[in-house]
Amino acid sequence: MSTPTARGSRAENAPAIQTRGLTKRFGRTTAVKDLSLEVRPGEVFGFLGPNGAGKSTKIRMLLGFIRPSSGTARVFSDDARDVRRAHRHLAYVPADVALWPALTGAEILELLARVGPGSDTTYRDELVDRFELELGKRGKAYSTGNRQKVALVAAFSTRAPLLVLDEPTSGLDPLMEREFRRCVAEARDRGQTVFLSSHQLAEVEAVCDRVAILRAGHLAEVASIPELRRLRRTDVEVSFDGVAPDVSGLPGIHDVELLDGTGMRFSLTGPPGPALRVLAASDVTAFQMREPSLEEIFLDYYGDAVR
Ligand SMILES: Nc1ncnc2c1ncn2[C@@H]1O[C@H](COP(=O)(O)OP(=O)(O)OP(=O)(O)O)[C@@H](O)[C@H]1O
Repeated sequence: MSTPTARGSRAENAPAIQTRGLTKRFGRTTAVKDLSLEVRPGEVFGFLGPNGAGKSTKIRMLLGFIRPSSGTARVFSDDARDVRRAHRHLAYVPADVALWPALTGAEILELLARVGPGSDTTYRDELVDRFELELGKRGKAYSTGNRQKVALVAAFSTRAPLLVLDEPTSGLDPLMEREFRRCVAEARDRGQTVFLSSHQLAEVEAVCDRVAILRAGHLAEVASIPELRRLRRTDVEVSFDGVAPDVSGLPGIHDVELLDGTGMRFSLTGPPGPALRVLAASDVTAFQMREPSLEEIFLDYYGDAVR
């Protein structure tokens, strides 16, 4: 089977995903509110939010499972409601993978390869080995993690330009999660776009180019991970001889804490210049800056409720 790369294959170079004013109401609940978002072709895009933020509802609209109350969702410029056209561009791994109970893993992979936009069977065989998938078992006999592996192998071996992955590693052990990250990197190298909804923040941090953070149905932020870090605080720890540098009151400096007379700690938002000038004028013996992890950034947005 031929294996065209996804890069450049969409003539018009349209956004892989584009939503404009996308809204979904369920009775009195507005699950997604006025969501406008663009995912560029070839990027790995993380979609984050606490339980009930509206992630699944957005994905269900994108896949044409439910219709928006208002607004539009497009997949490579095809309206998501036109399922026949939109699904030519995508492969999907749901959070809760259901397989045909009487078919074996091998039969399921064959079936899935035939419904998508073409599958690289050599790569698929390699992934079966890498994910240590037993293909002789029937669908009903697979564990949750193994069902997820079947769906992931099928999705990663398609040549669909867009992979929509909803919580794809919740059932995988750490070794398999590492394989998953490799697969995402390989998909990006082939020019495929990956839309990854996940609660595994370390995973999103490791693989995504940009992330959207969803709060109560609307977008709280869309940024690259370095941009998110810059928006947030950086923790600084300094050791010094003599008089403590006086950084309190400088713009962007918070939570100054003196430690045992020769050290201090503070957090910094925005440009570090003013603090560095004060430190440069003191006898600093050690200096350490620590950027927040995506988990800390996420907790800053939502508080401990998401732990
Ligand atoms: N079919 C439905 N009928 C009524 N309310 C719904 C329906 N589907 C979702 N909701 C509500 O819409 C909101 C968003 O739900 P959604 O499942 O999209 O969140 P989520 O971000 O995917 O959460 P999780 O991380 O828990 O999967 C919630 O308040 C949910 O109760």
